[in-house]
Amino acid sequence: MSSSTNFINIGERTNVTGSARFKKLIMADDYETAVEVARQQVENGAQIIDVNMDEGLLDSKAAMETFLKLIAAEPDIARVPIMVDSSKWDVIEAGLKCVAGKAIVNSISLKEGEEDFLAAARKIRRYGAATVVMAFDEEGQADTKARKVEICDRAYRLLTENGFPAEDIIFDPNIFAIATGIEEHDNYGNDFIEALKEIKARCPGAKTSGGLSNLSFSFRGNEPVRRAMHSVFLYHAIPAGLDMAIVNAGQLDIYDEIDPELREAAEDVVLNRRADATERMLAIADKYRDGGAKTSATDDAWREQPVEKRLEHALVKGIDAYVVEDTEEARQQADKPIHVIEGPLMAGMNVVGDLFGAGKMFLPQVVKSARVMKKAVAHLIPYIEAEKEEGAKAKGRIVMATVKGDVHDIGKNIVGVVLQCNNFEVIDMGVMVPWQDILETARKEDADIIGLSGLITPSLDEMVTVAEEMQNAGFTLPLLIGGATTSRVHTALRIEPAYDGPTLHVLDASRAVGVASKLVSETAREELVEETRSAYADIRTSREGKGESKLVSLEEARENRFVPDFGGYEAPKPQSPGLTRIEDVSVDDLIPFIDWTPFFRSWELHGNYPQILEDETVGESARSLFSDAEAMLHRIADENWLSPQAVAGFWPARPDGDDIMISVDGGERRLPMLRQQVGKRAGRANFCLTDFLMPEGDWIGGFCVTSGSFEEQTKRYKADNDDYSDILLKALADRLAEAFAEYLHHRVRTQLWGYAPDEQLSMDAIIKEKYRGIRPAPGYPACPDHTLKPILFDLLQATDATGVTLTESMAMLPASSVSGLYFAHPDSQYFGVATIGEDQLTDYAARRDMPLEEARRWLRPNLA
Ligand SMILES: C[S@@+](CC[C@H](N)C(=O)[O-])C[C@H]1O[C@@H](n2cnc3c(N)ncnc32)[C@H](O)[C@@H]1O
Repeated sequence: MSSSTNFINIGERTNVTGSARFKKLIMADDYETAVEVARQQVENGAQIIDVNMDEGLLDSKAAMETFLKLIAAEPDIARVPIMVDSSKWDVIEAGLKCVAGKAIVNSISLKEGEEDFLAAARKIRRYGAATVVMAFDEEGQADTKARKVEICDRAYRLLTENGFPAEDIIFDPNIFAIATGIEEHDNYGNDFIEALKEIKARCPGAKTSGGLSNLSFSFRGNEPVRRAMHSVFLYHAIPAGLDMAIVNAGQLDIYDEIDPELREAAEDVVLNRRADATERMLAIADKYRDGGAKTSATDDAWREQPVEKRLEHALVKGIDAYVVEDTEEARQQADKPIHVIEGPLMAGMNVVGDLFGAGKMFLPQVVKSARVMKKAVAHLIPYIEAEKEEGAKAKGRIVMATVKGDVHDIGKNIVGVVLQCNNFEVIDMGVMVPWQDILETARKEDADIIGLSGLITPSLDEMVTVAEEMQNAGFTLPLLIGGATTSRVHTALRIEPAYDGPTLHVLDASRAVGVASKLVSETAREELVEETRSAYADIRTSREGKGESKLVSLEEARENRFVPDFGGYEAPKPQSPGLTRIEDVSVDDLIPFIDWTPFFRSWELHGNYPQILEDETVGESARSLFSDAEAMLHRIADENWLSPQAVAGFWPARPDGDDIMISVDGGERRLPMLRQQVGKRAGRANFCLTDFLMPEGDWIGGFCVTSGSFEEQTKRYKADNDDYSDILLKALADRLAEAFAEYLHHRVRTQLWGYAPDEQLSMDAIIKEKYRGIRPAPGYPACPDHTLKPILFDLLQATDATGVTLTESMAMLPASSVSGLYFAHPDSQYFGVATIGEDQLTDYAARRDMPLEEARRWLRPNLA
């Protein structure tokens, strides 16, 4: 569209109200990835990007500033104009201050009358910005052609008479949803298109725009229909005078290439050409869902193609049913077995790599493709060995390991598979690998790259140790860092300074290939290494002197403790004090308590469940993954693959300073807690978990749950070259452990402790933790010290009850286990201790009876 006309695409993905993924990134402070969203939009053809941070739980002003400053520093993003989108003037103004080139404000309107409208316009003028003007006045939003024209005309006169340049005005005459089943909506498309013509005639110089996705809102989840409606709409609106629209550029079809039946139906609804247009569209819509008719007609047709094409198809679609027979056929046709790998298999994987790189294929599909590749290669290996041929030459050899003390490997395994798909040889050393073994293997195998992974905070320190030891041993090869708690900042501040070789943080599996490929490329390596070095040096410089200054003393923090509402509060006595072992829970009991959103996240599919299943971009991939997950869950349940175990305990407890004193077996155990020390604004307390306990005497609970271990299945999948099922099973075991924690907490509230016997919450509300009370987990932000786990385990006799043990870094084994404390007071809440001062560190070490340096080591992530 944009090449043949002057039509401008406005990217819509950097909008927290419109993109669940972007919102999640911003809420999680992951600005690094958020910037990548902006970059992708520009790469996909957006010529303006709309940025919106209007979210109740967000400091929108700060978020706008942070994000715009970051993209201003990225030349390939900053070359396109920014549309600063907010309903709040202070957010818009904060945004305008951060944009260097010409900005566009989205939006102003006559909603609050002429005075407010002109005041806003004057301010915008001062920044030299253009503005979107919504067709909205004191009476409401314009829906008919007449109202749209009338409001835009009035706004135009007001603005131009007050010196606002006509070319800086962009009218948005409101694109509303059509084909909703409500008759009044049927003509909205026409009203918009007709209004455009009139507005352009009456308001010379002004531009027009609209938000396109609204139009097809009633067909959410049916991507082909939505795309057709959008394309048809633009096909008619652009000649009528539409200059730009907020669209997903990747989400438009070429008008002439739309299936004629669908195009006609879309045209009927957009232009309101017949009374039954909506019904007719509904009647055919399902046929187009998921590529509909097209795919089913060709379901088996691919089996008729030549063997190379069949192998490619199987790889791209991740179908492993025929791969051994097809590989065998290709082998018989080839001069040498190795040629099958170097020829059709590599070609197929290249297609997969390209689609993945272009964002048209997602991780679960790639991992399935890899399974097909592995099975094909496994079939060929005996023949290759028999002919004593050299194996195919890999791009590079990577030694990967989850560091000592850590047991988490879903992320590492995914990265390994993706790298293998891209022709890297991966030597996966598994979990809990000591640095000595990593270095020895790297040397023995003549590795090109070492990749370290870890999930819990103590692993950060272990990674520093590996880096130091690589330095001592004279290594120079690149070191890649990844895993949930790792970050670019930590890598820059702690790991890179310990090692002279290239040290790079890799955010996720989709980045791993690009980074690894550059590192083994003679031409691209230097640039990446230098760029990273200088970026990390900048991070260090910008961090200098930050931290301690914003802290208050421990004493002041304690004076500003949180005081729950204890007026009339009576600490509820548990129905079952002491320990309760839970052995009667089956996988079927846990399934309703599963929170699926993190499951999709572990596969790098971002978005909330269940909406993600209908997501325009990743929906198809998410649905397929979900159906595989459900099938496996049923096998887990029916064939008893896992045996969930849990224990809960409740004890009398009282605060003693910041320590929790727990009465058990006639004595008291001390459980010291950390307190927030960051300076707070008036009215906000410096929280410590101990604050939630009533000084006159209270109760506390503890728990440990595990979904059990599944060595057998893992071995079987490995033997079968099935990483996909292996990763799926691990991800499900994690889900079941979290679901068990949720299930048990529910049973605690209603029965075992019983402080909320009549709780009536929907499953959704339970999963969102909308109930009374919390279950903070050691190692998490409110109690970041992992070394509280042995005390908790001791109180619960957790290892006896559940079989869960702790590693030297305090990771729980099996990995799919959860433990924590229970607090019952209605005011108890999650918070983050964040940075603590040296005074608290010293005080805490003494309370824990732990050498200062040991406490420092464990609490390093919380030290300035
Ligand atoms: C990590 S999520 C797990 C539940 C989620 N529904 C899932 O299935 O993944 C939430 C849990 O993490 C722990 N948690 C979250 N924030 C915390 C904080 N600030 N301090 C301590 N624990 C926290 C609590 O145990 C909480 O129930």
